[in-house]
This record gives sequence, C-alpha cells and structure tokens, in this order.
Amino acid sequence: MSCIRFDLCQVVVAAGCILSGLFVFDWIFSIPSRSLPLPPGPKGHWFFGVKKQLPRKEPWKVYASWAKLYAEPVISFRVFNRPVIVVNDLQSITDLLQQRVGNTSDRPEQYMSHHVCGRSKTVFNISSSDPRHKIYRRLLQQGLGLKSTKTYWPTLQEELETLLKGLSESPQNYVQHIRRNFVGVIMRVTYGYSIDSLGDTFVRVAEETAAITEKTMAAGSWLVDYYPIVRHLPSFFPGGDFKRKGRVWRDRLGYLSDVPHQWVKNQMASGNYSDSFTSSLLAKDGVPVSSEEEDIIRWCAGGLYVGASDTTVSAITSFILLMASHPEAQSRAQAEIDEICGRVQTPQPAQLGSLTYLHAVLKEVLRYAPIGNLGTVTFFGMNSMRLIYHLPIRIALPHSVVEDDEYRGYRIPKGATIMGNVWAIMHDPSIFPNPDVFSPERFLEVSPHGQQSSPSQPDPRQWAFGFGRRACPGVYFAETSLLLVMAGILSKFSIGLPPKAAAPNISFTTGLVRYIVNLISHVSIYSLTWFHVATSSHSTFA
Ligand code: HEM
Repeated sequence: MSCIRFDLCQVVVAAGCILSGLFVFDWIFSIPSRSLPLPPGPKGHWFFGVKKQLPRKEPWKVYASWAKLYAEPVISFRVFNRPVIVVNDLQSITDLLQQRVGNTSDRPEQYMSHHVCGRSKTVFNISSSDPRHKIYRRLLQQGLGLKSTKTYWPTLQEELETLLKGLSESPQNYVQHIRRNFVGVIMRVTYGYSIDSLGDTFVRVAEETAAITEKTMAAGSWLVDYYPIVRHLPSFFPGGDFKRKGRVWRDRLGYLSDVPHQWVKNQMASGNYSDSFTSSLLAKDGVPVSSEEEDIIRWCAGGLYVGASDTTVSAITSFILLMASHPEAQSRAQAEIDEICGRVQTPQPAQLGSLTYLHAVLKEVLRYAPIGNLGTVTFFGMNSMRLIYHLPIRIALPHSVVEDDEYRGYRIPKGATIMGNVWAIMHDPSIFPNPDVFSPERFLEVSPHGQQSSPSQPDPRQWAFGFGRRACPGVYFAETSLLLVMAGILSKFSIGLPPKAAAPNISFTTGLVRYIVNLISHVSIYSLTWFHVATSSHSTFA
C-alpha cells in the first residue's frame, strides 16, 4: 500500500516538474524576440507582469501619467506573458490606430472565450484576418447606415413617445426608462420584436448571455488565455477546470443565441412578422440562405443588440447629469428645440439635422464623458444595472497587432494588445482648451451673441467610436437615436438638481463603458419638471 502511495507521489511530483518546465519554456518563447526595445513602461513581476499593479480605478489616467513619467507617448507593459501597448497622444493614435489599420485591427486571442466557449465568430471577437470579418462589416454598415436608419424612424419615434410617457409618470425611474427605450428600439430593429418591459424573456436571454460572456472573457482570469501549455492540463489539475466550465457555457451560449433568431424564423414562416435587420437578410431576394449565411446573420444580429445597449444608455445618463449641472446649456438647447420643432409636437427625426446646438451638446457629452476611454468598450447589454451598483467590469475588447512593426524606434510586437487612450486625447488642453469645462460652445463657429468665435475644436466623434476596421459600425444609428432622445427629453422636461442641492462633484465608473457615478449613486436627487406646453406652466413630479 505504502509502496503504491510512494509511486503516486513520485508520479505527481514528476508531472508537476515536467509541467513547470514546459510552463517556463512556454513563457520564455512566448515573449517576442528582442531586436528593438519595446516602448518604455513599468516592468512588473517576472511572472504576472503588471497584472497586480494595474489600477482598478480610472486606468486611462494612470496610463497617461506613465506616458509622462517615461516621457514617451507610447508605453508598454506585460500582463502575464502578453505585451500591452498603450498609445497616449493624438499623433501616435493617428499613426498606429488610424493609419496602420491593417496591422492594428485584430482582436487579442482569448482561448477560453473564443475556442473553449465557441465565441470566436462573434462580431466583437472575430479575427480581422477571417474572411467573415469583411462580410460582417458590410452587413452591419448597410443595416445601420443612413438609408437603413431612415427606415427605423417610425420605430424610434414610437419608442420615444413611450419613453416620454414613462418619464412623466415616474421621473425618478429615469435610468430604467432610458434603458427600456434603447433596449426596446434595438430589439425591434434587430428582430422585429417588441418588448413589454425590461423583464421580457428576450431581455433575460440577452442578460444571461452577457453574464456568461463576462465570465468567459474576464481579463486575467484564465491562465489558458496566456499559456498554451495549460490547454493540455487535465480538468482536475489546478488551472485545468476551464474545460469543464467551458463545455457547460458553450452549450448554454449556443442555445441562448438561437432563441431570438429562431423566433424570427418562426414568425416569418407564419407570415406574420415585422421587418427587421434579421428578417430582411433572411428573406433576401426570396432565395433561401445557406447555413453559412444564416450563421453570419445570427452573429451580426447578436452584435447589434450587444453594441447598442450599454453605450447609448451611458451616453444619455451622462447627458442628463450634465444638463442638470449646466442649466445655461440646457436652456440654450431647449430654445433651439422650441424654435425648430415647436412646443407642441414631439421632435421628429427629420428635424434633427437643424438642431446645431444639440449636435454640439452631443459632441461635448462624448468628449467630456467618453464612453470608451481606451478606444474600446465593454458591450454587455444589460450589465448597466451592475455598473450602476459599482460592480467591477473586467472585460474589454481592445485591438491586437497582426505583425511585428516598428514605431519611433520601438518594437510593436506581433500579438501585443494595443489600446488608444481616448481619454488622454479628449482631455488634452492643446486639442481642447480647458478640457475639464463642459462647454458645447467649443464646437460652434459662432458665439451665442452671433459674433464669430474662435474656430471650432476638432470633432471628438473621430475618437469616440473606436478605430480602424473595428470602428463602431453603429455610429450613424447611435447618433440619430441619441439626438432624438435628447431632443425629446428637453422638449418636454427640464432637468434640475433639487433646490439647494450643491453642484455634484462629477466622477465616473471605471468600467470600460463609463458611467457618471454621481448620477447613478444620487439618482433620487434629480428632479424632472414636466412642461405643460399648452399653458407654459410647470409642475414638478419628483
Ligand atoms: C454612444 C453610442 C456608441 C458608442 C460611443 C460606441 C462606441 C464603440 C466603440 C468604441 C467600439 C469599439 C471600436 C474599436 O474596437 O476600435 C464599438 C464597436 C462596435 N459597436 Fe458601437 N458604439 C455606440 C453605439 C453602437 C450602436 C447603437 C450599435 C449598433 C446598433 C453599435 C454596434 C457596434 C458593433 C457591432 C461594434 C463592433 C465592431 C467590430 O468589432 O468590428 N454601437 N462601438
């Protein structure tokens, strides 16, 4: 008996030694060759790199401070064995992320999510070298471009009316009303499906998908994402449990992604369906689509919902807080809306083009409170509620480098994760003077009094929606829906702080989709005042 135990011990020790040896081998050879130096940056621990040092709070500010410390706009560090490059100024972002797009538009490989859980073909994860990526981009750009967005105007208008009604009934629940609006719009646009509330089955499906996806993609959680050797560990071995969990999640995610898609197919078969992104692609030219084409349609549709929900909700909640704390900007926007849209009707999508000041407000919201501070966002639809309660978000969708490259005498290694520090640009005083002041006027050529002011500052939308071949395909649709909601809210309500409330000290959540903390944690302090249009009197509901 003791002899057997001794043998087992020996086997375990021997296996441990071999694995550790292979691990070190894997680690050494996964670090790129050293012909040119990497950009400067903190060295970190020999095994973890800077994983444990990475700031939990506002990392973009820390990256900007490292750029200053190392006197170099391009910095690098390591998380486990993976090099990470952060580009911190306009020139380097333009050069690396907007010009060398062919080399910086890939996504980092995440073995757990992509391969174990079968998520390598999602719009967000797919490699830029996969021929499908081009097809996805084409379908998404067509489905969300100017022409298609016009066909969604009636949906946007109807959902706006529901939002305004909800706000008038319970303004204190405005975050939920706003979420309901964007989720309702995107479900109708994507699947022709109308939700009744945020507790709707399809919404819960999306929420569960988001929750599982977060677990599979949580940065630094799966050693197998960094070290290929871990793929060969048995399930019972420490670090090997990803296989068992991955199998369960893969099956569940596969089932969940089929629910709305199958629903559209059933509706189409019954002849009773509303036109949507999915139905129009499935019904193309009356010819049945192949299974490959159907798979592409399913993934693209999933991308729409995920891409649209948190981002738009974040933008509007920031807008509400900024309007509450900047009454002069709010009054000016309202005066413009009154003049262009009239005081009785709800603003219409066709009128949005004439709302110059409101466009400037949107630009300033995207600049002042960028949604993706690192040029990328975390898209997990219904997770806004979790953000609201300050739970950490640990997943990001950064870019990765396709081939070894050289920049400013440094090596930009193949496979490195690369991020543009959008926050640094949006708060660079040489680009946006007084960057910490919220001022939509910076985007106007003419001052409020009609005099010529200094030339307007650069359009922040060129950085707010990401870069290169991964840049947001929903930008046009997003702007239309955001402007319509902003115009609708300001046409019917005034947003204010309660009497005697001190101006809030604005700070933000640290997730890669950023929310303003104050708004979220002091929701109840905000009051919305309903304009009784006919009599021009006001009554406060909150
Ligand atoms: C305020 C609103 C929005 C903002 C600020 C925003 C921002 C972004 C950003 C920063 C990215 C990542 C780009 C990159 O990796 O370089 C992105 C990607 C994406 N967005 Fe948006 N977005 C918004 C709204 C929307 C909407 C409404 C949709 C769809 C209806 C959408 C769909 C997508 C998709 C599908 C991607 C993935 C593109 C890819 O990986 O190829 N987004 N967005």
